[in-house]
Amino acid sequence: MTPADWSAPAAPGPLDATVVLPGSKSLTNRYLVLAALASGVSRLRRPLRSRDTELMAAALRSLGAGVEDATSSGHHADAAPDWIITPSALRGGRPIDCGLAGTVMRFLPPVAALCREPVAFDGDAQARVRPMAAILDALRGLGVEIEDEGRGTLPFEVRGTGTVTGGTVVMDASASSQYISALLLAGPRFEDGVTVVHDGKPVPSEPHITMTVETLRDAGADVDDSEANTWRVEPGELLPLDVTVEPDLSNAAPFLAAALVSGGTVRVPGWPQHTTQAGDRIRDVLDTMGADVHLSAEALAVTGDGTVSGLDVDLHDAAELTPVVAALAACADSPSIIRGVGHIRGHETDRITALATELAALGAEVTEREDGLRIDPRPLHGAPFATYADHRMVMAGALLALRAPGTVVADPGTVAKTLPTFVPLWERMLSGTA
Ligand SMILES: O=C(O)C1=C[C@@H](OP(=O)(O)O)[C@@H](O)[C@H](O)C1
Ligand SMILES: C=C(OP(=O)(O)O)C(=O)O
Repeated sequence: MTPADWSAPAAPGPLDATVVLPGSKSLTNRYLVLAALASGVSRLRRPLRSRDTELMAAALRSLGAGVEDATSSGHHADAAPDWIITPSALRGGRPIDCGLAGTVMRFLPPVAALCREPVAFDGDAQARVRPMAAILDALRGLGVEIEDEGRGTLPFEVRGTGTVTGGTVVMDASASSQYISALLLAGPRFEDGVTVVHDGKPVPSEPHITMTVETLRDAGADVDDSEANTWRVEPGELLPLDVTVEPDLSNAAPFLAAALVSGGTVRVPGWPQHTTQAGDRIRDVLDTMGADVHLSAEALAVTGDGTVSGLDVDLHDAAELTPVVAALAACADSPSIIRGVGHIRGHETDRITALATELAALGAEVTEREDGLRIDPRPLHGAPFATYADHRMVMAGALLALRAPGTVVADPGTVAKTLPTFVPLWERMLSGTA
């Protein structure tokens, strides 16, 4: 155990906790991009402050936008400051650090293409193996010069000329919905707008594309998504935004799941009644796994009795929930199959192999499938739990530790990618002080 490791707590008995979650990563980073491309000053209320969103803000600043802190609109003591975004002429010439953020490495190359100076992109070691070729080729198809020395991954340089003609591009987005979102977000600023046609196996994480379309419409863009696998964004002005960011529902998942494993009730206030967040799917998953799930105007409340039922589930549309659902499945009293998530081998790490390895280390019987996992629960025991620089592996490890006392989660700080306060929120929930 190194000082950075975390002896995650075992279940203390039935929970009774209310956990206030910070804003959605996916919404925050979309709003930031749209605000930087808009025609006036925007305000983001209760944005997520985490590594991925701070990297997005820093990147937009280096492209010329102002992104500044303002008084918080949140009621909670540790609510994040608001962000004020002041667009200005896009300029390049300064490098962009993507960290391990898919949203930064995919959403910003089309924006960099609008700059007159070249923009160099790089990121963490694990970011350099995340798939990028389809988005780079799509931009090339729209006339943008990109130098990647044939890698099809980070690092690369976008050599913009100040304008992008745009038009129609056919791409295979089966490796990530973010390729499509990326082209659509910058599309209003292309001279002819953009039409994106997907040709390939089904696009994963589709709610994220719907989220892109809805946030574009919030900013006044004209988007046609009426035909399957085709999206059209007309050229035009993007209006400034004044928006409150919903809590991050995927980050809420491990806390709600804890109610099922430990028994008791966990509430997440401010759960939206209607949302485009893929994480909303956790309600249905928890219900199938035996929870009592109740959505009111105030909060989502999940109640469990300490038993978990296995399930057979296709998470193609909500792939980022896989680590938490797999951890829950290892705590169940019957087998589970998770299907439709082959592309998460290209997420922060190869999540299918990482989960198979680490769940097995705690005692579960796990079979890796090409598109997911089969999990046969066995009595769990504590062991070191490696996290592979993956925030959601930290969350999965914490959940498993409830049933496997003595589990030591490596590198819990990596959770700062989307939820820097995860460990104190988790410990407060378990100690009965949340
Ligand atoms: O656009 C977004 O904000 C995201 C899209 C999804 O990516 P994939 O389509 O690569 O799964 C999701 O898993 C990721 O966490 C966030
Ligand atoms: C896949 C994820 O992130 P990214 O935005 O880096 O793709 C995730 O958060 O689970």
